[in-house]
Amino acid sequence: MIEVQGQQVEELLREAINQMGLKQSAQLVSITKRVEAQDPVLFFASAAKLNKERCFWMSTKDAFSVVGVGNVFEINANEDRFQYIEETWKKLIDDVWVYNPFKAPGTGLVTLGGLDFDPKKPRTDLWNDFPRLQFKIPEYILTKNNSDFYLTINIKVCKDDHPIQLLKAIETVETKLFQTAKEQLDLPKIIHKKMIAPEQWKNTVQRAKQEIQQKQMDKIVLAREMRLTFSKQVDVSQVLSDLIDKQSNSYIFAFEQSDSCFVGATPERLVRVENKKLLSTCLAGTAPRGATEEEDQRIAAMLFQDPKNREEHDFVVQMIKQGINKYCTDVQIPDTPVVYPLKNLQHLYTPVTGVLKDGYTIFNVIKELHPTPALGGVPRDLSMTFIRNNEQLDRGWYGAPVGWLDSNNYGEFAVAIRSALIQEDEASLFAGCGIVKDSDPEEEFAETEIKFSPMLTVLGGQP
Ligand SMILES: C=C(O[C@@H]1C=C(C(=O)O)C=C[C@H]1O)C(=O)O
Ligand SMILES: [Mg+2]
Repeated sequence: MIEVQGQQVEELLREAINQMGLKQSAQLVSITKRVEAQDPVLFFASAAKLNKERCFWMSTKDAFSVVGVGNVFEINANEDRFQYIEETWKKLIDDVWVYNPFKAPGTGLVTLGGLDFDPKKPRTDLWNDFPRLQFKIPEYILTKNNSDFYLTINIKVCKDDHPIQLLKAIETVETKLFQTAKEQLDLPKIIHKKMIAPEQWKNTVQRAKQEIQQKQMDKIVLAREMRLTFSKQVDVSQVLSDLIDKQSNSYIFAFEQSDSCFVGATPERLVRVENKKLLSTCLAGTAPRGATEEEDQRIAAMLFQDPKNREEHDFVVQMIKQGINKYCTDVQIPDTPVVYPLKNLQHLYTPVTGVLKDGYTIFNVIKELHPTPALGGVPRDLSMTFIRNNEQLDRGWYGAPVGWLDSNNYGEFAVAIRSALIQEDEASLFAGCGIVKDSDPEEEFAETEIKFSPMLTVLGGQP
């Protein structure tokens, strides 16, 4: 096992500074070392004391987490967002001084972030704290990969910096981050719960359905908002801990910006890249879980055979198939979906695999796929225009890709659904569903009700 001790970090810093020569501007240095096992949520919670913004990513299925603390570099963009981030990221990789002998996924130079669902939709005040696209390179990153734990330190150094002093400052922060005492916090109490314009939403569903029946479009995804007020400030660490306990088969994420935090537990992978290997997921079509195993299986069988849900799902499969084929060889997509059970509901699910063609990156695939008909519609442009003009909601980062990537060609992005924007003692929860020709506004409304429950439960709204 390669160990990196304090003394070695000092040596590495010295080496990096020496290599700067006469360079006047600061040099970004990234050092990764193995560390003792540490609970990612505890690491996230400890970081609150440092007054640094945090981000959190966990794939519960893979026993994989990345927790970021602080911000040593950030990429913000409005126009040409995918091209800009790709170019900036490439340049950064070339400029940074990296020591990472492990090259494990999510170690070394890693960036985490997200973006607006629709860059053309006018913003309201709700998402004021969030840029339309933001990717951060945290100062400290804890990576958990099964039973291996790594800490990456990203630091800007100047030619006059002293390695011993830099190391001291790093060690002070590390001591705070690796605390062990876990505080059990109470769930917040909801003192006010408001559905935003439910009747108006059902009317919009009706209008969407008419457009679809008049053959203007095939599918339009419509979302709505629930607004909560709590008796006290919500503790995001506790929310994450409860989501991990309750939502298996999900990506648990949190992105903190000033006094806001966008948190969720989404089952929907958009794309994952491991070197050249690519995975994507088609997830659409929904039913509740049954109270007994028998009822559950009956509902699953109905979902599997239901033409309306199969149609909703198939639009996603067709579009992802077409998109992935442009950038991958060896694309494999099963002909029929499977039923994918989650705690509160079940979905139709089709996995997609392929091999990235030379010259393409995860950014090409994200740009191609977002928004899939699981969150936008078919055809894309018309459905996006309909959503932009009719939905009474500022989606912000809801429904858009959130995730991470590293300089070793690993990365994963999920679609930010089953999520909430928490702002101190308030929160907005988001839920949407795919409208097709056979949709019924009341049934779709009921479907969104269940989709609120993963977040509502951990915010004290349901048993
Ligand atoms: C839009 C959401 O979920 C999407 C819509 C689904 C549907 O309508 O059946 C299922 C999964 C997701 O693709 C959401 O949860 O907010
Ligand atoms: Mg649906």
